[in-house]
Amino acid sequence: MAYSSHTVPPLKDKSLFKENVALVNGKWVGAKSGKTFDVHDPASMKLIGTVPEMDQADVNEAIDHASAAFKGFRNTLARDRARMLRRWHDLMVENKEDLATLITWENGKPTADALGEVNYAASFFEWFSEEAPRIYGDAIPSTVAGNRIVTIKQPVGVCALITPWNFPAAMVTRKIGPALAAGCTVVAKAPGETPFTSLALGELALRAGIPPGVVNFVTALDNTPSIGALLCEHPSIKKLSFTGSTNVGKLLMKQSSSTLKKLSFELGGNAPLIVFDDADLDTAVAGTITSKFRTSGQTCVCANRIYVQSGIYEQFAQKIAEKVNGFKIGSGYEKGVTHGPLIHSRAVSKVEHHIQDAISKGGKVIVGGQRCPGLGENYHQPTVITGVTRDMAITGEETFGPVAGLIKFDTEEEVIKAANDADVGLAGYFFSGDVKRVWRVAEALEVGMVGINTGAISDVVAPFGGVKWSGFGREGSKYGVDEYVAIKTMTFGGVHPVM
Ligand SMILES: NC(=O)c1ccc[n+]([C@@H]2O[C@H](COP(=O)([O-])OP(=O)(O)OC[C@H]3O[C@@H](n4cnc5c(N)ncnc54)[C@H](O)[C@@H]3O)[C@@H](O)[C@H]2O)c1
Ligand SMILES: O=CCCC(=O)O
Repeated sequence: MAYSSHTVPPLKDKSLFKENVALVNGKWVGAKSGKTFDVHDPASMKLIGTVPEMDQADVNEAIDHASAAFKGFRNTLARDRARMLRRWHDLMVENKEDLATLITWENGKPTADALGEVNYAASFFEWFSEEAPRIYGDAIPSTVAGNRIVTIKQPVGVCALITPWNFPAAMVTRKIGPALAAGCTVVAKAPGETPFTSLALGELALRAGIPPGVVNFVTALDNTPSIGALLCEHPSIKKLSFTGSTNVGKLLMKQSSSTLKKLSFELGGNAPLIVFDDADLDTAVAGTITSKFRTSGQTCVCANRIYVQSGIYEQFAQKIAEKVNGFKIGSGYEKGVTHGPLIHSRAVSKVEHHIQDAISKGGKVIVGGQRCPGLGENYHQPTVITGVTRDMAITGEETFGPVAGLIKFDTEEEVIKAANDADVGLAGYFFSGDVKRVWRVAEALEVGMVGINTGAISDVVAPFGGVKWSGFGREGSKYGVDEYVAIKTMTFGGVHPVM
């Protein structure tokens, strides 16, 4: 494996870097307390900058402004909201290099991945700008003589959005796009680890002409739990959309019960990936690498339990090891680097724990297995382990890091049972050349999304979401707007036909 050093390229447009401010009612403001928190570059651990440590008083004000803005915004023409989203999309594309620089700086992912994320993130504004004018109701034949029934879809109101650091741009645009398309206003809590990308998006929102109060970005690190509680319990917040861990999702659901608000949860995964003997081996290897090692294993849809049928197990392990050996680890800004640092030292510790636990139970590391002290404390080698079994932590928990544990299996029945033996069900993948098996397995897996002969399933047009403890609701796609509207039924009585 090769290693590299770290230099942050300058932004072309320096005004996209917003320090010590958050966006409330179209204005850049600090925390009333004057408190701030520091954000560090996970690659170098150097300070990137400081951001307001907002508290409940600050967020209450943002909610009030979003509520006031909703009164007007809900009545805007869908076509006008579409144009705003389109302009915001175009500005993201025009500024994609700077946005990618910010993403790499605060998240650590390589520039090519960061650029891919900007395009993916912008695609949600493009898609929902196209959906906005097509939020139709129904005309429903009544069972009662003289009655006529129609439905309309109305915006739910002010929405709270809480998103994680692993996709600093795409997780929040996937929520703001449909919210604005529907006519809602939002208070978005930026992730504490990666707030600068959100703030840059806020700057572009102003340039796109999004009216004051419609999109508010608030920031906090230590105050996150109390702000989360406020967003859940505030009666003016009519909807909470959260992406993050299952544990925090459960807490937010409990806290939201007092206001019975509409909820969408995109929570943790522990994706099974199955390689059958009848698969095309090179396709399966490429798909496994894509799914397992994207963003150094830090995506909710990353393969976590890799089941390989016994007839091809050794060959598959060898091919995966060869690919992983070809990775280049280092600063996301360096040309040729394929994998950057993890987000923080806690993430590295979890990876280490999973590797040590696997070794102690008989697993064999065939590539990697170590930290990279020469690079910095947040780096860990991409790792492949064979001889992985069901009793290991790497099988039972989401690693959220660059470790591929290979589990041997014999029969389809056995592997389906093992794959479904999880509380969560976000993504699943399998590789097979048998068309009957493809249908059987796709239908049997208890997940919200299945990749068949591919490790890449994310696409703005495809519904994204899980089942079981991976949450509920769907983002992106033609269903994404449903999460931000309420259906109103209007029944007209005494309408008699002309005789
Ligand atoms: N399903 C998806 O689409 C999806 C996408 C990305 C990440 N995830 C999941 O997120 C997890 C990794 O991210 P993480 O460890 O940062 O998750 P996390 O749940 O700790 O944090 C996610 C976000 O929630 C905020 N948060 C934390 N505690 C909170 C509280 N008490 N009240 C309000 N907000 C709070 C954090 O500031 C962060 O912005 C993984 O389990 C992963 O699978 C899921
Ligand atoms: O990490 C979760 C989201 C990843 C994606 O949208 O592909």
